[in-house]
Amino acid sequence: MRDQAPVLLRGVSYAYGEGELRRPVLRAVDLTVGPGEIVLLTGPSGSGKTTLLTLIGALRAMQEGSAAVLGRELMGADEAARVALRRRIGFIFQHHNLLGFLTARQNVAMALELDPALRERERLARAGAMLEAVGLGAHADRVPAQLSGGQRQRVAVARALAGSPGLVLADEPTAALDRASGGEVVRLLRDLARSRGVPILMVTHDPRILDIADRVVALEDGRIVAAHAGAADRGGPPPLSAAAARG
Ligand SMILES: Nc1ncnc2c1ncn2[C@@H]1O[C@H](COP(=O)(O)OP(=O)(O)OP(=O)(O)O)[C@@H](O)[C@H]1O
Repeated sequence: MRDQAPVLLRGVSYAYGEGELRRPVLRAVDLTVGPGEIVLLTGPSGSGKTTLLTLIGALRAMQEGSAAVLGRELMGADEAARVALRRRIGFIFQHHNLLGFLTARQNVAMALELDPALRERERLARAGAMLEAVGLGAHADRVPAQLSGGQRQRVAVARALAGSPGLVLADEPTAALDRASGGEVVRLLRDLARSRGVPILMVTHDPRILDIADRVVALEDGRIVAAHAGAADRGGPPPLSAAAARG
């Protein structure tokens, strides 16, 4: 079972800078995300959450430890291997990162451009179906400026899932949204991912969304200090005292 985990990190350390300026930000992190599991990563500002997410997403090179993501070892992987892995991951960022001159449908269809078997018409049709799934079928031909913040983030969810990724990585997807639309976006993401069996690792500061998780992992000063079952498992809010960290 562990061998099949979409994310399996052991002893991952990372530092920015060199020589006297070297500053460790991750220290011997162990983390597992199981098949279909939804894991939230929390912790104070500067604790290393985004750095960890970008390592797992193959957006930066590993320095120490081992990270198997979707069955690929990232330690020592070259840029070509990292690019290939990134194509199998759906990313959602704090700011939607949609292209302003493309419609919602075209933005989502871009995620399918890497599939050579799909013709343009089919890509646009699939993108339209994905936008229906996030409740934006009627807005598919609008450009991002004609959508609300929550709607743009729903387009980002559709784009992240359109390419049938093996893993979704989300970095503070609700940070720019008000309470109602933030909750709506993450619940939609959770439901779509669950129905497809896609695991999610999400960085969040937002205590209002902890209840969507199977597990909540807390990072402090580059170390995992606590992990506990999320409310999705237990039907209640997370406990006040955290249980021992589970890798
Ligand atoms: N490219 C970089 N070069 C040098 N230092 C960096 C770089 N990126 C991040 N850092 C530093 O590394 C530490 C961890 O940053 P990181 O963004 O991973 O933390 P975080 O937990 O995601 O914080 P936040 O919640 O504020 O986004 C911070 O002290 C940050 O200033």
